[in-house]
Amino acid sequence: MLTADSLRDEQRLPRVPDPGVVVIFGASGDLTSRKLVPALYELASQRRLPMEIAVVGLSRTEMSHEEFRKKLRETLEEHVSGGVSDDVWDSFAGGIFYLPGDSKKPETYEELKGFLKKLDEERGTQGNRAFYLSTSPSLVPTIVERLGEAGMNEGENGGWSRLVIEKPFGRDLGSAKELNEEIRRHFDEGQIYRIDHYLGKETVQNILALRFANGIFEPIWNQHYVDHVQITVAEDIGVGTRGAFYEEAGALRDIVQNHVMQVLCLTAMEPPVSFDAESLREEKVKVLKAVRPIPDEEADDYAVRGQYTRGWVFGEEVIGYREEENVDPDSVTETFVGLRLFVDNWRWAGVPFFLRAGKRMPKKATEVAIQFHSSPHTPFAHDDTEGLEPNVLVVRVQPEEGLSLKIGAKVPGSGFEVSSVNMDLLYGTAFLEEAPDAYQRLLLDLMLGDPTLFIRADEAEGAWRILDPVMRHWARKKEVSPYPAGTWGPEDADALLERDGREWRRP
Ligand SMILES: NC(=O)C1=CN([C@@H]2O[C@H](COP(=O)(O)OP(=O)(O)OC[C@H]3O[C@@H](n4cnc5c(N)ncnc54)[C@H](OP(=O)(O)O)[C@@H]3O)[C@@H](O)[C@H]2O)C=CC1
Ligand SMILES: O=C1O[C@H](COP(=O)(O)O)[C@@H](O)[C@H](O)[C@H]1O
Repeated sequence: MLTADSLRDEQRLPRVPDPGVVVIFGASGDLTSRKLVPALYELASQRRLPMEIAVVGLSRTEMSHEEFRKKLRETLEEHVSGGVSDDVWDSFAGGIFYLPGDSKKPETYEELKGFLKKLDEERGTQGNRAFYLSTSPSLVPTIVERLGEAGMNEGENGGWSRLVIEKPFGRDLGSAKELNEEIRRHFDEGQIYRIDHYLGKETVQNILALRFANGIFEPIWNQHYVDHVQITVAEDIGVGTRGAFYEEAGALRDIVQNHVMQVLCLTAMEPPVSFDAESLREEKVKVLKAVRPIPDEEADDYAVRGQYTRGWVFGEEVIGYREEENVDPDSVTETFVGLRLFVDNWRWAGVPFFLRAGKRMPKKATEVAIQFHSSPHTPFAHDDTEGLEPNVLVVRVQPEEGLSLKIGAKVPGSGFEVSSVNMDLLYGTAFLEEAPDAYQRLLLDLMLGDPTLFIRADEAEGAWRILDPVMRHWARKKEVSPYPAGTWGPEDADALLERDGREWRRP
């Protein structure tokens, strides 16, 4: 008989998914070798995958199964944390296959279908298929349509069929809606997994744990106690070899529409009734709906667009964005975005949310900082409180993952000088287990059929709805504010906060 305790024990057991095949469209590409295959390898090495699992890569480049395995093996070492074990690799690689083919052509799907049936017989993959679309966004509608036409929108012999769509999901609200409609012609919403790897990060999930596993934060998580919120996604790297992609995307589409908006949702949402996919996603959508619309003509009061110029990062001189490979020398594409948003609901009325994301900043730092109101009265002498700042709770998403609370404390000595100090918690030392990479978590959830940490159609559309007026305004204005690489963004970004009497934190 199952008792409450045995049920709990059962839930604590590692979750192992059904047998099945992961088909990767875009198998010769960067994401496959840098993220997807290393994550699957790590899962295999932790025995999180069943024996009857197969990975089928598909792209146009001619390669045999063996050449594909060799290519993946050559770069694997760089992308897994604890080194590669030959035994684990040999066993994992035995389930990796490659099919050369053009994903625009119907015959590719006939061949794929036949190959997957053969795998069901030979490797026991039981008709379950996950199609991971790691290709350029422009190919997504065609691949989805071809999968539907070939009947692969259903698993074989009662198995399941799931579809993973990478970001960016559309280019604006209109195209995201169209894309959702096109996909839904062939797949039900329950089969669609729109991926945002930030949701797979342990520390992003920890925003939820912090808020809803502790009784002390929720009562002060509102306009009565919070002065403002700052969300920062800063990277020290430039666009590197991704100039062509970045020229099309820019920081708003590449990072803000997805990662930054998701972090905003988790920070601002109401407590969900449970952690099932629909309850969680429902609350996130409510936040997006509550964000005050930005009028096109007032967009400069809410949004700043910056682009890095030549400068210095970690003591090294680096080129400006316009000098990068495959970038127009007159480009006005943004590599920095600053936003000032308001979540117009009972909890957050009047609290500004300042969001920024940028490349070539002085360091890599992703964090959420909740700044509280100053204490209403300090009964100390004015001179004794010069080092006192408001309380700030910082969730450090990366690096040095953890929490930090800035509090006022007495400076040791015979007087009563008070100053601000930080109380720090480092997850790395608090828990001995290493956090899994985001893609590991998300690929496992995909195979388990758990969409909680994936984006629902209305979330993707809700995020675009907020940003569309800004994009329209920028498209008309055709200007971008420069900032030297290695600084925290253009001067207008400071002005965005100064007009509200606030200033950016230095992470
Ligand atoms: N790279 C990254 O860090 C991240 C990427 N993403 C997203 O992931 C997706 C993939 O990115 P990434 O790997 O960098 O892209 P790449 O340009 O490196 O890879 C694209 C892949 O698509 C294949 N391809 C192109 N046209 C066809 C076709 N007609 N038929 C079959 N295959 C085709 C290419 O192979 P071939 O030429 O051999 O056909 C290649 O394997 C994109 O949507 C991107 O936005 C998201 C987050 C991070
Ligand atoms: O999706 C993307 O994210 C990375 C940053 O991811 P992180 O996990 O290193 O924070 C960014 O560099 C890239 O431009 C973007 O496409």
